[in-house]
Amino acid sequence: MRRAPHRIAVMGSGSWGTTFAKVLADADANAEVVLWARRAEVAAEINEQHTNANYLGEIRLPGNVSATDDPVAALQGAELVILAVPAQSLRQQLGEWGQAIAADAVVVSLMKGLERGTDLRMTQVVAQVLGVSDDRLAVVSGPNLAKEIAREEPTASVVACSSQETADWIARSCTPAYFRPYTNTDLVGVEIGGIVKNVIALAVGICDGMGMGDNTKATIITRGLAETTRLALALGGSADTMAGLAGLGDLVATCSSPLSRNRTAGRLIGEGNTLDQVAEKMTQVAEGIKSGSAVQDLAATHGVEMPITAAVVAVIDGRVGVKDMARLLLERELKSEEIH
Ligand SMILES: NC(=O)C1=CN([C@@H]2O[C@H](COP(=O)(O)OP(=O)(O)OC[C@H]3O[C@@H](n4cnc5c(N)ncnc54)[C@H](O)[C@@H]3O)[C@@H](O)[C@H]2O)C=CC1
Ligand SMILES: O=C(CO)COP(=O)(O)O
Repeated sequence: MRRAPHRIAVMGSGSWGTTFAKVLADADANAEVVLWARRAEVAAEINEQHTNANYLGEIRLPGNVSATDDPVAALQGAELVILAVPAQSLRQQLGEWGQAIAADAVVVSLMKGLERGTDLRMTQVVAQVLGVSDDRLAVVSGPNLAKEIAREEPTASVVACSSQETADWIARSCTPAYFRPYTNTDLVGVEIGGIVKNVIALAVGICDGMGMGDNTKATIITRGLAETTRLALALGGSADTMAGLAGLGDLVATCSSPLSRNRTAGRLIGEGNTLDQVAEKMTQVAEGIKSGSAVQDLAATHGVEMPITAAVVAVIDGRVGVKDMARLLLERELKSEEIH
């Protein structure tokens, strides 16, 4: 059995990158977990106070987590590289870091976004820019609201890689007492589940902001899962994955939690804020806002119908007001409930 990684780089010190560094460090006290922070003051705070207060409040990070604002230093000797920056910035970041990532490192994406302009998933961007082979490329995704995990509230997740051996190796490295990763070889399904749930959470948030009740939101969640599953199947993913933690699990967590940035952004839109006002009020990334149109493009390329996604994108683009969103969805021709 392959030994546990000694040195792990986590690229991105926002809420999820920092929390996942804690997960890795709590899982193995011998692992050296190095966080890369964009801002020197964040790295200094992590090293000196063992906190990242802007993102995680008073949560204390374990002693085997350190930080640097130098990406080359963070990546030095890392056998496992975890990527946790906003999706639309990944390509540029990889361009800057690429040479420093070891040729045999395993690369894991924590990101839940689709690249605008190319409609590529994050693992596809990594493969394209770095030439990482499929057996060294993975995703961690599931119902994983960072703040709850940082508080060590129990949750499960999915480690997806086309290589079962690599998925097992990663899963063993991120198993502290409060976090249980399952493995899955359906990388596409797991990644798509994480991407599309953000767009559906925007729709649920819009309903919330407009004061709608639980029937409406349950309808959006259920039919949201149906359209997510249609897209995943068209891309070669499996229906089982969509019924699991990275599909239904994450969708339910994100659509029901006030901690979700995507649901919050949707609520603000539903309350009548413009996109600029939403951007002003949000300090963290809500991936669905930018990924929505890429999801719609990808669906169109594959002939997949995604009416909720289309309605959310129409609202974001300013083509439809929130008050007309329901009509747009309800006036469609009646059809069978079947996914296909
Ligand atoms: N926060 C959560 O609960 C979870 C987040 N995710 C995903 O993880 C990814 C990262 O999210 P968070 O850490 O929550 O975001 P965040 O907004 O908390 O932090 C983003 C981090 O990236 C840095 N950053 C911002 N713009 C950048 C740029 N242009 N280039 C490089 N770095 C930049 C920020 O300084 C910050 O350190 C997203 O794709 C998100 O969907 C996945 C699961 C859970
Ligand atoms: O992905 C998440 C939970 O699994 C976090 O969702 P938000 O990005 O909407 O906060």
